[in-house]
Amino acid sequence: YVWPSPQLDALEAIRWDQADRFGGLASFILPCDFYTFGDGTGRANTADWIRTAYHDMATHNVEDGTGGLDASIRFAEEQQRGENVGNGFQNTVEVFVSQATRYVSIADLVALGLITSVETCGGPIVPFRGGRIDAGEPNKPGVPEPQQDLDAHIASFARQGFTQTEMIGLVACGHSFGGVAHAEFPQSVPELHDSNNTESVQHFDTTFGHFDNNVATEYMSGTTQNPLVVGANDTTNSDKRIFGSDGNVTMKSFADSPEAFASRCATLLARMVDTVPNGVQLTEVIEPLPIKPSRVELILDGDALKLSGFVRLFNQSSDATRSVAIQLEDHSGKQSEKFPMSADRISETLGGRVTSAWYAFNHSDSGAPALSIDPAAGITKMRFIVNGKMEDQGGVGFAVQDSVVFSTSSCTTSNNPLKGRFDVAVRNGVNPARVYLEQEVRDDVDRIVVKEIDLTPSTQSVAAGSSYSLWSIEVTEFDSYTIGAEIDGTKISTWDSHSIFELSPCTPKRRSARFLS
Ligand code: HEM
Repeated sequence: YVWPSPQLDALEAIRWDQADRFGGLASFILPCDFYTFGDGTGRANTADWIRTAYHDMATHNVEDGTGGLDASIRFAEEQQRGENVGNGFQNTVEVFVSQATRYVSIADLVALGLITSVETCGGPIVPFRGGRIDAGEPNKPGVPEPQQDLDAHIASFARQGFTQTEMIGLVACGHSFGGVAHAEFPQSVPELHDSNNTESVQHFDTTFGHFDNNVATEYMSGTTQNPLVVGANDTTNSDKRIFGSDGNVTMKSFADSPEAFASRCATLLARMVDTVPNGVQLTEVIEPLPIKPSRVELILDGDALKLSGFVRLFNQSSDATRSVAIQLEDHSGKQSEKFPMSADRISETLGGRVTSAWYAFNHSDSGAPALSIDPAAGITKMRFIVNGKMEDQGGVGFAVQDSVVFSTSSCTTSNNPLKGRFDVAVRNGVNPARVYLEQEVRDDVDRIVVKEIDLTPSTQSVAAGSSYSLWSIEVTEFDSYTIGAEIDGTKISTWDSHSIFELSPCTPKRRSARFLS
């Protein structure tokens, strides 16, 4: 895709920047046997995340298109069902609800949780599409349980959209992680009295926090301790019945080739997380952008526009000899000089198999001053020059909108209670139908909704060379706001968000200059 595209940019970032200083889902699961709830050992967040994705999806019905991966597993009613025993779902859901944004749904995070776990902990790359929609209510029951017989499991997977061979694959791929807990399944797993496994989780294979084909090799060699294969109670030995249901043909192929197992799992797990209710339109597979601007902020600061941000060079390592520069184009089509950018950081993804090199164009987080732009000339696009090579999305450039930007003339009007005035600078000649603050709020079932708070148009033209006019609004809530506008029927939105806490007191002089002159 062509940058910018707010939703795809956000999905691309959370999908490909798995471990970065500004966040990243891998920080919740590293090291791969890391477990958040309590201080017990033997469990891992990765296993909870993978199981959660399956249990969320397993309500799908291919016939009527209901159910599927839609984060309905977050509802207490689903978690209380016998088919969803254990606190692993709540352990998982708490993280994903906190990470959701207007662009990345809780359900997309459920899918990404599985993908990030598999990719961070030794597994293959699993293609990811975004755009899942969070359910407003629980789905019908439908997750298979270990005491059901083989016919019931075949029928259950068929209802979810998978054949018997695919069922064997999915169960083996999932059960490469984690195990069965004594607390939830005392009839299958005894108390283990193991100081390295205080949660008494009998693992499906000897590498419970790592993706590999040991679940198959140990099964084929007869050394497996998988409690759903060799459990004392044969009624709950569902993996034994499922794995053996085709005379071990599929499991043998997995045991014979780690590569075949990994590639089969990549395909099946992608299909699993793409199993969504009818009507949900997923995006294309999100591939990494080789050159990607990030956290791009443009604000009006007195009589200059200030531009700052980062650019990420995907799949590049640290290189002191690399030169990276930025060039700006203004409204008249004129190119600026090439400003050198400073190396910022190296981030990791895919469990460290891929690194990315980040460069700053004077972001506030990088400590250097922002690039100054004459407001009259404005800015339309950026280009990057890496070791002398022009990077501009095949000539398109990286578009930057300067129509509606935050103005640093925003200030606090009262200390107690804290109140502020947000000034939004609107480029003269743009004539937006509306300008508003955007506030991300949650509805009563935790879905993010964007509340739009309209600003009143300015009657005064202020700021540098009268290129911009200020629209203002009083803010009293302690929240962060991005700025949105409707221009020629299209909605735009700034990346940068602002809160009352970053403002300084309004001075009488500035106020009189703005409103009385
Ligand atoms: C017939 C199908 C399946 C049955 C009967 C089944 C059964 C179970 C049972 C009984 C547990 C133990 C849960 C606990 O101790 O709380 C478990 C754990 C797990 N299952 Fe499955 N499962 C099935 C399919 C799958 C699939 C398709 C996946 C993913 C692709 C999956 C992923 C997992 C994971 C990762 C765990 C470990 C959870 C942890 O250690 O916290 N399962 N499964």
